[in-house]
Amino acid sequence: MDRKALRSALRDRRRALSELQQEQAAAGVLQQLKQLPEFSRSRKLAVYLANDGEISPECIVRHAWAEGKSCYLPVLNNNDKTKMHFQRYTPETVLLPNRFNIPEPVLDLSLCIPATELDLVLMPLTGFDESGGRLGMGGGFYDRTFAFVKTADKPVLVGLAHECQKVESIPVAEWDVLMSWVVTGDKAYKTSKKLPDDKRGATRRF
Ligand SMILES: Nc1nc2c(c(=O)[nH]1)N(C=O)[C@@H](CNc1ccc(C(=O)N[C@@H](CCC(=O)O)C(=O)O)cc1)CN2
Ligand SMILES: Nc1ncnc2c1ncn2[C@@H]1O[C@H](COP(=O)(O)OP(=O)(O)OP(=O)(O)O)[C@@H](O)[C@H]1O
Repeated sequence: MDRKALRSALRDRRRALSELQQEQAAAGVLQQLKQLPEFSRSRKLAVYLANDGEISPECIVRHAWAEGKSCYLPVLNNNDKTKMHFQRYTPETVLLPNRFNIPEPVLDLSLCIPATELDLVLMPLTGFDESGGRLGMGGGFYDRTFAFVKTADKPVLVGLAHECQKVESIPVAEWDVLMSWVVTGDKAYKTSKKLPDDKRGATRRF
């Protein structure tokens, strides 16, 4: 299956979850995340506001605030439409829908930090595999914004997902940034962050 067909099938799966399944998964993901030293150590955390059946980081945000961590939300960059800003998120933050109808903070550059200063990034996804392969919404925003992570030791990239979003293998594109962890309501997957040899070089067409 190509990326587009896979994305569409996985989005349908995500949207089919009941409210109760969503709540249980969101609570489980916080329990799993609390076990990760990378999360406990993090002071500056990128989060997102759930959309289209994505697992919600809301309880993680409340926990992080209570622990004195700083949370940041993605804001689409209107000058460089391929990248995102990360702006401080507090209970007072004023949110407005962006062009995809996802609420985001009204841009205030004085509240934004460079992506290189984040300790940990919670990434939404439509699909994942145990090697750290990620399929997003198709905008390439996370891939472009965090392309530098391939040669940096920070931030740690952690995908949040429903168990039903796991697939055997995501067709990896050359620009894909691999995640170090994928956390679901049931389990934290430490990914191998390495492409199997048979996938190398076979990626350009996606
Ligand atoms: N919660 C959340 N926030 C996020 C992302 C995300 O995936 N999830 N993004 C991660 O990149 C960025 C937004 N990227 C997105 C890319 C495409 C669509 C989307 O719904 N596309 C529609 C077409 C909409 C249109 O063209 O107007 C679609 O595919 O049906 C949504 C968000 C920033 N914020
Ligand atoms: N680092 C990059 N440099 C150049 N182009 C890129 C880069 N990353 C992604 N792209 C472009 O973005 C498009 C969408 O990429 P892809 O399908 O991997 O998005 P995604 O990972 O599903 O979305 P997102 O990261 O927003 O959640 C690709 O067609 C590709 O052309």
